[in-house]
Amino acid sequence: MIEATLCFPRRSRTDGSGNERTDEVLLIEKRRGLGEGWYNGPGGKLEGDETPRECAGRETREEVGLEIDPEALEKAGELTFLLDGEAHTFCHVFRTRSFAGEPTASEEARPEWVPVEDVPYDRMWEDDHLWLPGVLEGKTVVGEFRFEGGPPLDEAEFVNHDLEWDVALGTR
Ligand SMILES: CNc1ncnc2c1ncn2[C@@H]1O[C@H](COP(=O)(O)OP(=O)(O)OP(=O)(O)O)[C@@H](O)[C@H]1O
Repeated sequence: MIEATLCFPRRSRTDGSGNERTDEVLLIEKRRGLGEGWYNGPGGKLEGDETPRECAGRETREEVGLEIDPEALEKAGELTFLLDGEAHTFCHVFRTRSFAGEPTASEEARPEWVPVEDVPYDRMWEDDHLWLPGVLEGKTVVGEFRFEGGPPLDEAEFVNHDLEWDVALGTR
């Protein structure tokens, strides 16, 4: 089974007049590999003996150039993706308001700050609209999502899911 991460950097922006506050999340448009052409958070597979939060920090730096202290990441979810009845990917989800730098595009990803109200769920993995809104509201989630008819996972059909909210997650 693949162990992977997703990282959702957040910021609040005030417009020129100082009246309108917009809450935003940094998404990427994935330019290659699994989920190519879709929006997601920065993230990817664990390497060597790194911890999930180290992986989330490294992937965010590699994909969009933001510097993130792994300890500043808040664990928000644990998602299991099953393909044809077998565990395919276990994904650790993190969020943070603490980072340095400005997002820049890489070969793998084009970053975009998106108002939390306008997340393009119709251009994301089909399961995302089920768990990402809650994660962006500050909840924690554990979920299982079943896909059939792959591989690859991104060509399989999303069949069903189980979700549990407000779960106490480990410190990994
Ligand atoms: C099924 N529903 C899903 N919903 C939301 N996100 C999903 C996902 N399934 C996989 N993901 C994420 O997609 C990234 C792919 O990992 P990623 O290492 O970029 O894969 P890719 O094939 O491009 O490999 P390399 O770039 O060669 O490492 C990784 O963050 C992983 O958590």
